[in-house]
Amino acid sequence: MDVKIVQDHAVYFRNVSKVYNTGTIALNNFDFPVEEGEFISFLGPSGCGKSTALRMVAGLGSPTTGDVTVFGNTPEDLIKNTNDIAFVFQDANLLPWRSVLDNVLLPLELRGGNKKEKKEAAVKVLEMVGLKDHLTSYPRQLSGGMRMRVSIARALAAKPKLLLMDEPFAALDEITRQTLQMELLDIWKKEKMTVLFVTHNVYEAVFLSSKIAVMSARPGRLSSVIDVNLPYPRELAMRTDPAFSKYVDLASASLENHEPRKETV
Ligand SMILES: Nc1ncnc2c1ncn2[C@@H]1O[C@H](COP(=O)(O)OP(=O)(O)OP(=O)(O)O)[C@@H](O)[C@H]1O
Repeated sequence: MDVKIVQDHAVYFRNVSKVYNTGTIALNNFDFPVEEGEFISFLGPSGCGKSTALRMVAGLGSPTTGDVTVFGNTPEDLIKNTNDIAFVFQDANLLPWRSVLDNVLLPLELRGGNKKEKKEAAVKVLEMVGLKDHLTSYPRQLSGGMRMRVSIARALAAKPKLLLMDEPFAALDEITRQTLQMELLDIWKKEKMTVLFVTHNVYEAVFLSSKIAVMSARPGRLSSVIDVNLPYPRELAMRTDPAFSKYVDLASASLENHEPRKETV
């Protein structure tokens, strides 16, 4: 099957509702377009359907009503036929018996093609995440932050156009988290990807995102959309800037607010 870019939206949630067979309404009328090149955070309390929404974009579960498209195609078609979508989870999910390089090569091996080129691509992304001196290390020899870097490198190796990240830094200490946030923004800009990023953390959402989709729980729906008009590249010092604090206040207030609206500062 030919997969074509048939519209400019990277992702489109159209009136999506998801009811699990337990009767839980995880998402209710979730309507949200994502333009190409954006860095979007899904911010909301536990259980508001953030992961459910993200998983649908990866073709892991489908809406009960409504639909989700990725570059105008169904997620299933893109996953089956292209390397356009990559997923990073909270847990690095590395294979313990494979070296760092072999873990990153794994998704490339599943696609066939030229071995030498694949190895070059894997080494290149490992360099990008600062692990070129650890190609032959095994996951047990790495810190939590390094394992997450491998996981990100593995996702980037096939040059995805859309990177899905489900609380990737939640288990890391604050310093490592901040370093990886900076590195992620660098990679996002360099590779011109679209990123959908799930987080509970208001500071993380404001620091990273061009736009924040604030969600409310029971049933999960879009509460507000915040355009974060802070310039890139974003430096750590920006966190003490009054403009940054304003967005943090706005996002925190939106978490309490259940009326759908468009927010500006
Ligand atoms: N496979 C499933 N079967 C039944 N219910 C589910 C399933 N997956 C999620 N749920 C329920 O759907 C709701 C939304 O879950 P989801 O994991 O999408 O929320 P979340 O916002 O990502 O939460 P968290 O921040 O805690 O990870 C929750 O009430 C959850 O218990």
